[in-house]
Amino acid sequence: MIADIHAWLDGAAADGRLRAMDRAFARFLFTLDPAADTRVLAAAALLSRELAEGHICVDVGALAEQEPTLADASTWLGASALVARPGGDEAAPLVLDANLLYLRRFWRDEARVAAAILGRLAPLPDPPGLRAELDRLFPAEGDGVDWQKVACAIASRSAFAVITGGPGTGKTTTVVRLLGLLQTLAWKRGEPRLRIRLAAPTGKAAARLNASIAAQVARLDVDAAVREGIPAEVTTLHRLLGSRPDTRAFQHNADNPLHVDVLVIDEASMIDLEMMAATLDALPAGARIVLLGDKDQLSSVEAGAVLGDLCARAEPGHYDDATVAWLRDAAGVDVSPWRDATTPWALDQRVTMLRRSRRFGTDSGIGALASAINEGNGAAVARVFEGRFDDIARMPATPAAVAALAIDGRAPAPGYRHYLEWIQAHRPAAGADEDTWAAWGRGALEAHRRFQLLCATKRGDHGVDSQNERIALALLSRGLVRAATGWYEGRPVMVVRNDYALGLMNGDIGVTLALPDGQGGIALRVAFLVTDGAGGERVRFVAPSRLSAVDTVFAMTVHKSQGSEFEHTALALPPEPSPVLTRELVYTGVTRARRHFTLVAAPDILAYAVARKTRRASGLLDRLR
Ligand SMILES: Nc1ncnc2c1ncn2[C@@H]1O[C@H](COP(=O)(O)OP(=O)(O)OP(=O)(O)O)[C@@H](O)[C@H]1O
Repeated sequence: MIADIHAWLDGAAADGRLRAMDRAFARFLFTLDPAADTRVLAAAALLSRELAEGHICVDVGALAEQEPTLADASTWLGASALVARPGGDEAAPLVLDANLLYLRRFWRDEARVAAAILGRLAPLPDPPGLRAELDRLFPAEGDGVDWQKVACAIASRSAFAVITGGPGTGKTTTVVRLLGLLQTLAWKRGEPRLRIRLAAPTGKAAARLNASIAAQVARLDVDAAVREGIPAEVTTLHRLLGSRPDTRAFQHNADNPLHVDVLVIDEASMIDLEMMAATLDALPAGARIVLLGDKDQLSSVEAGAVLGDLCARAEPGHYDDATVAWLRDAAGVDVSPWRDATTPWALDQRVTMLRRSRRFGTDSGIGALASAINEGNGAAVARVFEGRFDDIARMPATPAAVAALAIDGRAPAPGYRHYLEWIQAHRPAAGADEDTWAAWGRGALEAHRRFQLLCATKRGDHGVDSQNERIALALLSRGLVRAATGWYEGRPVMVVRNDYALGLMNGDIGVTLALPDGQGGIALRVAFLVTDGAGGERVRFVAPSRLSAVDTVFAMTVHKSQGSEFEHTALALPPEPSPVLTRELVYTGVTRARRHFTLVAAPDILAYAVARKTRRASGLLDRLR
């Protein structure tokens, strides 16, 4: 027993085991039930703390590791009026499901997600003509399994599918062909055109998919009528569901479902549990959903690791005999090496992992590095840097070295000097027309995208804020910018809050440019690329005074970089071990690089991070078993 819960909470808050919020939550439960077992209140506070780390629940068996008096938790939690079993008192704020303790909201979200997925796993009848269409869309190329074809076949077969793969493994290519396939089969059956929607969790990710989808659809080998049925426009999930100010609820929900037959969501690793529950709720009963993403990337900022959970068994495949036989017939592909004769799950039959990167071949250090990181092998990671690759490099993490890299890059990989000099060199003449200024803005945005410095954290001496300050001052001292604070030409910014009035989304990046103000003078404007509604993008100039929530992004956190790629990416890690340094963080940082990657970190810190694979507690996988 804990004799005085208030003293215990104060002590745990004082020594950093709890946040003020966790203590407040336990106190709130105490007001609901002043006679509550003090251990239940302590467990609730610890649960609240775990949720802040992204976990969905806590394993009650582990509570005693944090506080010895919390042993045998199932017994006293089960006896508390504050805790219900599934199906029990719906007013109880906590739920104990098997050995997992949840906040009711998370328990409900997890149960909704699991039920919606389970309800969509049954195989659909084979459409006539499937094999011929698959063979046409995926012409044979070399030996080995064509995983893109497998993914497409599997996704055509059920109302729920997951396609995971690292950078450049063809997730976009596959899904465009899948949509072509589904639309073609519907058309051949004389059915109405499928209503397809494409979405991504952030504006940045949506914009990137937008650009790549449009190009892929144009190249797709299908009938023109079919091609017209594949949308090029990608929206954010918030927009799709209809977010409303001041409420977590969306316009579209189970009572007002989306008008959609097929929903494709890219960058699904960024979707938290609550968003996934809302999305699945809003999906009409007969509609299909396809999730695309890289299972090894960082999980969502909010609680949950839905894609990671769904793909926990993707690597070995776990295909059952029926799937192996069906894929042989329906797609002409043999996946028997990935067969599981003993414990295949229904979910496994709907998950495909794309295994061949078309972007990073065997001569790519970025590809080799990403693989070694995923294997969690610190020695192999170190060897990759010592090897023969010239697309990757490592350098010591001194502040001066970071600033020098950020400005000058390392030949031939560019730094910010390239972008700032591009702006000066290509500035249109004073009387140039609007299109010319817009083209300059677009060029500046493209030049800016050639390099990005990533950091593990926002705060601290090695975090984004400090690096931004240092880089701006270093640029000023070299005469590449005219100021290092406030607004100045060359300042790159990231929108940190959706602004529907301006059409700018959290994560959008703009660059500050000096434009004619129309009265003979000069005014600073921030150039953004915004979607033009027809699958393309156009430049929009926004006055700095209208941008209420932006950060400078000479440096950005790895979290914020998800969904973006840069020609040269540098990742700067702090010199001391820290809980944020994880395998997923390093992998996500490395895979933001398209052509060059530079690591700014001590070897032991890299090994430390790579050894730390995160696992967010959740009961989702058990529910899908
Ligand atoms: N089956 C294929 N045949 C030929 N080229 C392909 C094939 N699949 C993918 N590619 C090419 O490989 C590159 C990467 O493909 P794609 O963009 O589809 O991958 P992705 O997994 O979506 O990448 P990202 O990591 O950017 O999300 C593209 O240039 C694409 O055209």
